Amino acid sequence: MREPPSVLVESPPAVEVLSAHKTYPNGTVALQPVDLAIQEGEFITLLGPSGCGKSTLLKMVAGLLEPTDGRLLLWRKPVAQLEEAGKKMAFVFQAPTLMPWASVESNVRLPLDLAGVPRAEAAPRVADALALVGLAKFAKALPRNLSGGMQMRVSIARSLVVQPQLLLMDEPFGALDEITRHKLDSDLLELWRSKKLTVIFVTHSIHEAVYLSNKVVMMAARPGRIVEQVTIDEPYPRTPDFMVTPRFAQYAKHLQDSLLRASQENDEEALS
Ligand SMILES: Nc1ncnc2c1ncn2[C@@H]1O[C@H](COP(=O)(O)OP(=O)(O)OP(=O)(O)O)[C@@H](O)[C@H]1O
Repeated sequence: MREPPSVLVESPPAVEVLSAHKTYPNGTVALQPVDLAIQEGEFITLLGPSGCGKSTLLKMVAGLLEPTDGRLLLWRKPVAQLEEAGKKMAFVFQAPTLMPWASVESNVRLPLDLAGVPRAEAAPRVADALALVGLAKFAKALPRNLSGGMQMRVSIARSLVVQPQLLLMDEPFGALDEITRHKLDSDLLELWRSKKLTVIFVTHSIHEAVYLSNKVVMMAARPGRIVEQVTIDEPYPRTPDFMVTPRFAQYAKHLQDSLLRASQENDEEALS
């Protein structure tokens, strides 16, 4: 019998981590087997004490690190076959890592230059990416003439220029002052919504995690593992006003207790 036409085929998860674990060649067990599914369009934050494997997990999703065992799938394909699924990913690191001698627009164009995209085709994409991060007027500037927050915007524009569906961000705003960080957090949420991105975001900040995410994945160290997943059941768009609500405080308290437990286990195991 044929299926009734009303049955909807669910879209596959954007990211699946299937019993993936990582032991570095020196024997450090950075991650015990991790299972995690991220749906398309989610904003997920990885939170946890230093050394719990957040960066390791993110780099495995990016295909920058091989798991010791287990699998990682993006739209049901191995990471290396992502483009066959018609998808792209981009990685934003903590430091903006810009070429100091090159203009802002040349920095943003770099991934397109590396992919051999002709200049005429690249130019409007670079302009669009700069406009998205509010730097249209700074295309000709050199990085050293920009503030730290603006340099990070250039780095984000450079990731957006490839038109990714998946954005991986490893503590991108960790080195910025609080006001700049709040502004970039708000702008990132707007980008995420308007571009329908799937985002995995690493942070040490409980407040940033609650403000941004659909779901916070809490990790613990020695060895690194996932200990809790907390859904932040709060509608978007979120404004900074959310941060002064009792609900925000409840989420932050819950995560703070969880982080404390994760860190104490850490310390106890380090002492034993
Ligand atoms: N290349 C490497 N070789 C050996 N051990 C490593 C390597 N990279 C990371 N580690 C170790 O693996 C564990 C997890 O590191 P990772 O950087 O993933 O943690 P993290 O949660 O991102 O830490 P942080 O919050 O401090 O950035 C740590 O004990 C770290 O010292």
